[in-house]
Amino acid sequence: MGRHLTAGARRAAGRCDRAVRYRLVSSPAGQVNSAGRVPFGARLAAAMHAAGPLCLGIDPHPQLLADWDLPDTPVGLERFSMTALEAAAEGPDGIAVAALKPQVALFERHGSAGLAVLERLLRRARQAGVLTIADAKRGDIGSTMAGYAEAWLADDAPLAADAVTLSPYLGYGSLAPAVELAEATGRGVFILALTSNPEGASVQHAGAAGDAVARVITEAAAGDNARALAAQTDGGTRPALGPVGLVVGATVAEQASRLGLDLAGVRGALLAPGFGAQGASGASMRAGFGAAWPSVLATSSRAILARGPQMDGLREGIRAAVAELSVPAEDG
Ligand SMILES: O=C(O)c1cc(=O)[nH]c(=O)n1[C@@H]1O[C@H](COP(=O)(O)O)[C@@H](O)[C@H]1O
Repeated sequence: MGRHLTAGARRAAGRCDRAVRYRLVSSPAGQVNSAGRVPFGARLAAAMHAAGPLCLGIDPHPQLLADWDLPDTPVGLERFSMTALEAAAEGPDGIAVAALKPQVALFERHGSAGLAVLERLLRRARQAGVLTIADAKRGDIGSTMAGYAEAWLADDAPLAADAVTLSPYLGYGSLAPAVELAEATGRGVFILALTSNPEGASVQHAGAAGDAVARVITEAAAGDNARALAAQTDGGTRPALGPVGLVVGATVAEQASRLGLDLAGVRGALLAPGFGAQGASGASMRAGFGAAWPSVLATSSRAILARGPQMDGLREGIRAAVAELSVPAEDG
């Protein structure tokens, strides 16, 4: 951990003018957390600055494997995953996405051999300088939550990623072991707040008037980020994003203000699934997220992966998605 962007990403950062577009002008250089680590928020902000606010989801669905003419086996899974990584990490302009998000269940369904592929994918992404978000959606009582935290966020864990997705159904406070380990190791978490699926509303909108579950989660994340950011030294640049991000579906972002969610006030990244295959567009996301748009990391899986297996098709899918998300700030 604590690594800096690769030469490719630095070149991309020098070339593009996205600093103006996203107002997330932030270099990891000089920023450290209370444990002396470069914090995840600073690393993600730098990656979004360099490549644009796109996360490529690696979702090896059986149908996609078949469409790529690959077997639904660990061998097919490995080929699929490494091809997606190559498209994201080694574009003509260097690293082409801000992060990769492998969907853990689609590796787990292949058992231990699938998890071994995931380990290799996470390790190779780290070597290539690409941030990873393990989409595991974990959540448990505190004592065993520590086990999940160590599985995904400890330095020496075989499945260590830069961040992991978490489910707060057992209560926001039950996730504390993961929040604390993420902060200590310069990693991050993304906690489900408003999910992109229609069924999410029955839980996330529930609560006393003006006190929806999603609002409770959002305010708790804002509190953790305020504390973490206050403990960071910023090396002369303003710390941008704390270690606690939220998952806010691209398809439901406009519901946030109706529920009283202050997404911009979270001071954490907003992972927004639903861009592409679930129907959200760059324009609908900009409108839905409003003032919180500079913190949004849009994630897309099937819409881009369907362009494979040819490298040109995948890279063109990534390029088009980044272009759709990249408009001047005055239009955003
Ligand atoms: O946490 C997630 O990543 C997630 C949360 C959510 O609210 N909605 C959602 O679709 N996701 C994930 O985001 C990805 C969306 O994939 P596509 O619809 O193919 O782009 C899948 O891996 C989902 O599991």
